[in-house]
Amino acid sequence: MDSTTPLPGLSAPPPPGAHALSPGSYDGRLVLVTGGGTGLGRAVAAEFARLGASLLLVSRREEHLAPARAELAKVPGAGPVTSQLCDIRDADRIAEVFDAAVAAHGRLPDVLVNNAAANFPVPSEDMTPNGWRAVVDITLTGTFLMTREFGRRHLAEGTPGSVIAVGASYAWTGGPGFAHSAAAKAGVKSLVESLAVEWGPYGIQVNGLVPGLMPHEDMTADIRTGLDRAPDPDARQPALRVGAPRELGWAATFLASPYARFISGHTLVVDGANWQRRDLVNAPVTPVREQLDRGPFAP
Ligand SMILES: CCCCC/C=C/C(=O)SCCNC(=O)CCNC(=O)[C@H](O)C(C)(C)COP(=O)(O)OP(=O)(O)OC[C@H]1O[C@@H](n2cnc3c(N)ncnc32)[C@H](O)[C@@H]1OP(=O)(O)O
Ligand SMILES: NC(=O)C1=CN([C@@H]2O[C@H](COP(=O)(O)OP(=O)(O)OC[C@H]3O[C@@H](n4cnc5c(N)ncnc54)[C@H](OP(=O)(O)O)[C@@H]3O)[C@@H](O)[C@H]2O)C=CC1
Repeated sequence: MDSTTPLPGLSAPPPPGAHALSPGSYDGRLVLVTGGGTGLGRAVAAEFARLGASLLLVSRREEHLAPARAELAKVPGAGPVTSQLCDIRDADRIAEVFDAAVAAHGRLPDVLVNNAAANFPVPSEDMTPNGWRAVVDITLTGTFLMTREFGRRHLAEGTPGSVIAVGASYAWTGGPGFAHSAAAKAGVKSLVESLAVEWGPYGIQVNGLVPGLMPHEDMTADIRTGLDRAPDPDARQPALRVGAPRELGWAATFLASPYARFISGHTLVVDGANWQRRDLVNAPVTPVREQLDRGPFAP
C-alpha cells in the first residue's frame, strides 16, 4: 500500500436487520429499556425486538414513547411492545413500573437496559448546583434506582436476570466540559462492578456498555452543535468511520444472551478504539470555554 492509497479503516457494519444471534433468541423474554423512545435506546430496543423480545420502554415523555412503540411493534419477529411514563429519579414510580410490567406482560423484565441519561456541555465554573444535580441524579441515581428495583424483584422471586448500564468512556478519562456526566458515568461503571459481585450468586449478571460516537437524529441540540463544530467526523476516528447505533444493539443482545453469561462486572466499549487514541505529539490545548464559544468567566 503506497502513501496515496486510501486507508480502509474498520469495515462497515452488516446492514440494518442483520443479527448474529439465532432468530427467536429472545422469544418470550421481556426487555425493559429506559430512554427507549429515542436515539441509542431505541436502536438497542430494536435489536432485542428483532430477536423476538417483548419490550417495555420507559421515559418521561409520551411524545418520545408513542412513535417508538409504533415503530418497534412493526419489527419482524417482535413480541408485544408497551411503555410507561416514569422519571427514573422517582423510586415510588419505578416500583409502579415494575408492577405494570407484570400486569401487562405476565413476567418481570428479564433484561434491564439502563440507557436513560442526561447531559449538556458546560464549563464547570458556570455549572449551577441544580445543573450538577439534574445530571447526576438522572444518570447515576436513576440507574441505581432502576437496578435496585430490578434486583429486589428478582431476588424476591428467585429468578435470574441481566442488567446492562450504558456508560461513556470519559468514566475512565474524565470529560472536560462534561464534568457532571463524566463523574456520573464513573459512578455507573463502579456500580456495575459492585452489583455484579453482590448479585452473581443469585443469577443476576450486571455489565456496562459504552457507545462511541454514533450520530442519530435525536441527539440534543447542545451535543449536536458541539459535534458539528468539527467537520468530517469519520476522519477523526481510528476506525475511519463513526459507529452505527445498531452496533450498540448487537453488543447489548450478545451481553444479555446465554453466550455471555460468564461475563459480568465488565464494561464493554464499542467505539473502534477512539477512547484509546493518543497522538505522538498532542495538539495545542484549547480551553473548554473557547471550545464552547464562551466569553471570559464572569461570576
Ligand atoms: C460529545 C460527547 C458527549 C458524549 C456523551 C454523551 C452522553 C449523553 O448522556 S447524551 C444524552 C443526552 N440526553 C439528554 O440529556 C436528554 C435528557 N436531558 C434533559 O432532560 C435535560 O437536558 C436536563 C439534563 C437538564 C434534565 O432536565 P430537568 O430535570 O427537567 O432539568 P431542568 O430543565 O429543570 O434543569 C436543571 C438544571 O440544569 C440546568 N441546565 C439545563 N440545561 C442546561 C444547559 N444546556 N446548560 C447549562 N445548564 C443547563 C438548568 O438551568 C437547571 O439549573 P438551575 O437553572 O440552576 O435551576
Ligand atoms: N450519543 C452519544 O454519542 C453517546 C451516548 N452515550 C450514552 O448513551 C445513552 C443514550 O444516549 P442518546 O441516545 O444519545 O441520548 P438521547 O438524548 O436520545 O436519550 C436520552 C433518553 O433518556 C431519557 N431520559 C432522560 N432523562 C430521563 C429521566 N429522568 N427519566 C426517564 N428517562 C429519561 C430521554 O427520554 P425522555 O425525554 O422521554 O425522558 C431519552 O429517551 C446515554 O446513556 C448516554 O449517556 C454515551 C456516549 C456517547
